Amino acid sequence: MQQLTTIYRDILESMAEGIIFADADDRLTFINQTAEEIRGIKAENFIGRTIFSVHSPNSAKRIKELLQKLRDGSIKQARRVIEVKGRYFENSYYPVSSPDGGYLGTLLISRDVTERQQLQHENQSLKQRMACGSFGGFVSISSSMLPVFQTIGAVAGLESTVLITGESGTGKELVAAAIHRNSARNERAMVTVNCAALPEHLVESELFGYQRGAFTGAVGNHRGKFEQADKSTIFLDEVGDLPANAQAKLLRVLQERTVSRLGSEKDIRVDVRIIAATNRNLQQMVADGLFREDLYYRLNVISLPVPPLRERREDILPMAEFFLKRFSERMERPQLGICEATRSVLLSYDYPGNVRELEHGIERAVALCPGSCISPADLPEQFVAARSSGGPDWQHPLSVRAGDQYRPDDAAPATLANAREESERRLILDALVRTGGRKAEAAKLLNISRKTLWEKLKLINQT
Ligand SMILES: Nc1ncnc2c1ncn2[C@@H]1O[C@H](COP(=O)(O)OP(=O)(O)OP(=O)(O)O)[C@@H](O)[C@H]1O
Repeated sequence: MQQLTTIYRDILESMAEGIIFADADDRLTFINQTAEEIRGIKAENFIGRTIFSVHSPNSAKRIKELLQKLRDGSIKQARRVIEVKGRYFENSYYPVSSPDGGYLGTLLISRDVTERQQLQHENQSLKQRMACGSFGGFVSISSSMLPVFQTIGAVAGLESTVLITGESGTGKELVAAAIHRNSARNERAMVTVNCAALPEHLVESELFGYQRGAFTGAVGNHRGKFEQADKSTIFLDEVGDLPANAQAKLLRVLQERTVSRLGSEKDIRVDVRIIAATNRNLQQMVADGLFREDLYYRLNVISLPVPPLRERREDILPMAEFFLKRFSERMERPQLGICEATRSVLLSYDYPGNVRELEHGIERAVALCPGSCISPADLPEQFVAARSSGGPDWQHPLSVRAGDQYRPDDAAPATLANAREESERRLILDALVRTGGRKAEAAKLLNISRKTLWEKLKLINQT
């Protein structure tokens, strides 16, 4: 028996968790090494004293009440997180009983949960920043954007080259601006170059500059974008559109951090952080021999993919509201609302042009809307057309396409029957949206049978 007790002691001693045991009189009978380290105490000085002596006077009263509840069985266990010298510990209290149910004491286990706690804080603050749209002008509540925000936070302070990928209009330039704004280079403005918009014969002179007389018309010296971005960030948008000779020159800048102007042999040192973006598949372009492989690897040090809007539909309505406010203000209109039917149209469109398309759509609607609430008729034609032609799609979490085709009277039902029907339809759609299209769950939510839901859906699909 004695041997067994010694083994248990050794086990408890060697545990990475802090273990403290207080007997039925609240006296400490065991404190392991980890608990000593966590609390900065020596066990020998505390054994025999009450458990309250290892707590601050402020928490002693609370612990006393807690132990009483564990003793009388009104709670089965208790858990709380405490901070000790910048680290977080989760303290769990468990009552220990004898086989006949008598109270033997309380076991206190302390686990180091600092990493978990930090991640939770980080996640919470990111979510808050995202939810209130204050992450550098970003609006997003979608969890698929979390990795984007996390990467922005993680790479902003570095000097590494970043390659932002994603379809056109997803917000790549906004991402680049957020990285720059959060970097040590933010005192100088980021220099943006749209590589696709530069005529081929001007790419090199624009990027690297020219010396007087370098070509006909070069009447003075010209600093290129790289020189202009010295001590700052250069954003190479649509980098996949760079012609081959400019790709070779860009590679040289990345390797040597120097540029030479057209018509000059002199190397000029530049201290530039490079962020590039593309909506092209650069890897495929490399495979097709259209983009230099060595340049691709130099650019793709940290890759940051931005998801298309259709893959983060939760963002559609918050963004629509954001743009609505922005354009109402700009056009000096009283704040407009979004009609219910318009919300459904907005949610069911696929946005091949991503956020930019939504933004322009709302801008147009604000300009054209005759009333106080944007109706589907104010939206670009393709938004509504896609909806009318689309078949039922209950499977998509936020698609409310099926049967909810736009009718001009959606916003203002003319009769009581219409109103009842409309509001029933909205409730059903809402339930399907909430349950990700799962009919059984939707029926439960609506407190109707699955059969009734089926029948109502059939009717909706016929309208
Ligand atoms: N999360 C967002 N919140 C608010 N506005 C956004 C968001 N994402 C994009 N936008 C807006 O959408 C428009 C398009 O964004 P941006 O120009 O950054 O896209 P892009 O991916 O760089 O497009 P392209 O590939 O065509 O250059 C901009 O007006 C931008 O302000």
